[in-house]
Amino acid sequence: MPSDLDSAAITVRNVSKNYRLYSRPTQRLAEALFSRKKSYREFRALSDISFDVQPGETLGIVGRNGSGKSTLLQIICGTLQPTSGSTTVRGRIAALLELGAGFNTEFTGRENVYLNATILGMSQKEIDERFPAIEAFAGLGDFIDQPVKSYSSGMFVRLAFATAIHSDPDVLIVDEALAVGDEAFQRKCFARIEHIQASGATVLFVSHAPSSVLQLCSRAILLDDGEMLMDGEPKTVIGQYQRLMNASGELATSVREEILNVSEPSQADNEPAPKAEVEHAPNLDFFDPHLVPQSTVEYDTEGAQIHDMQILNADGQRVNQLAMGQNYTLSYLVSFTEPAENVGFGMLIKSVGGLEIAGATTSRSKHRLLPSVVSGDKRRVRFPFACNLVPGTYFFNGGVTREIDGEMIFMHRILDGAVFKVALSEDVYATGLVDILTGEPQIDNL
Ligand SMILES: Nc1ncnc2c1ncn2[C@@H]1O[C@H](COP(=O)(O)OP(=O)(O)OP(=O)(O)O)[C@@H](O)[C@H]1O
Repeated sequence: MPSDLDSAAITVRNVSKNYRLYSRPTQRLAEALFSRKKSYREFRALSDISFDVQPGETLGIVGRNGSGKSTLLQIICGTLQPTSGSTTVRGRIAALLELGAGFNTEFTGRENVYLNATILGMSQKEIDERFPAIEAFAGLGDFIDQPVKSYSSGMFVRLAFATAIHSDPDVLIVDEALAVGDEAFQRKCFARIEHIQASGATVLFVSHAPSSVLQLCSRAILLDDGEMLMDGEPKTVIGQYQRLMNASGELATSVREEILNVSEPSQADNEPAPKAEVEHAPNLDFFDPHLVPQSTVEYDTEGAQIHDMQILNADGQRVNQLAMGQNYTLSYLVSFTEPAENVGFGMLIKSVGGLEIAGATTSRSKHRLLPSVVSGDKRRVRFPFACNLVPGTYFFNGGVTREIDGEMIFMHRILDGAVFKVALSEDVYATGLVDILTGEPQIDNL
């Protein structure tokens, strides 16, 4: 720990934050003026949070609304004092936390870039050099010389982002909720954040979007009710975050407890694999019994349970070492414990990084839905697929949905329920994740 502390880009030590909640605003004033006796109650927004972020790491912070993410970021940036505990940040920090912080609405866009970039620690010369890039990135055209008060909130965000991400920070802190620009602008921001990462900077990234965290972060923490429930690999943390988001009331409390008790690797990994009702013997040449998912997350059941997820080859044998170009079937069993109508089934293949590569669902169109099931029903679901994936490791998700009042509701979901590897073969040309070639590349002598 001490050596990490010496080298860490960000340290957060036992940080707690209490807010004072007054039942009437005038009470705050009365207390300040006349030092009346305490007329507020304390609300704990953060409870004893500790973690380090190493240089070059990108840490994602996820959590439900009100879980304490913004409070934590503001404390790390130094714009808010913790009630107890401490934080340190090494190097130049650029933070995008609050719209308009560091901007003067009477000034033009150009003047604000200079003002804001100075606050971010850039010298006049640096700003002069980078202004054309900032201006081009923000893409405001002639508006750059108009007062910022005439900007739409989207224009404002573009300028603030453009300035911050051109400041070559050692530590970049971004609240993605502010990235309200259009999709093209968001892609540009991501590309720039990736560039900042590649330059070795440390990035702290708050997001509600699992895909952004999976795409950008090397590690993630899950906050809930001011407590840090988890610190680990993004895919595992996001899985638990989504589970928490899908739970409500008492269920959320028990999910929360479970998450707190789960240490990585997840409990599911230590439990024996669910017993398969195997008519499918494994093909031991292409089945490695040690290849089991380390990151399985099971959602709570809402009337159905998925088990026995497996991959079968064309002969119906169970495999987990797949060959490129061959056909396989993903198969799982669903046991229903409640009657349900308009039931759909789905699957999704994800990369190790959590990227969603391909999926299929029967719930897209009404005629493919199972009209009704009763408690005690079982269904075996099969998705035939072609393995057009490049060599690597992949995971399967499975999901069962029902329709209630015209709305599709999950009855059960398993994330990373099965893992498989696509073997390396010598004649592979494909790069990326999916092999799209229909033949060998041709190189003609002209
Ligand atoms: N100035 C304040 N005074 C009192 N309570 C506050 C104050 N700021 C935040 N809180 C409370 O502290 C808790 C954490 O708020 P915070 O804004 O950090 O959460 P968040 O995770 O960023 O939420 P969101 O995702 O909705 O932005 C919330 O319950 C919020 O109501």
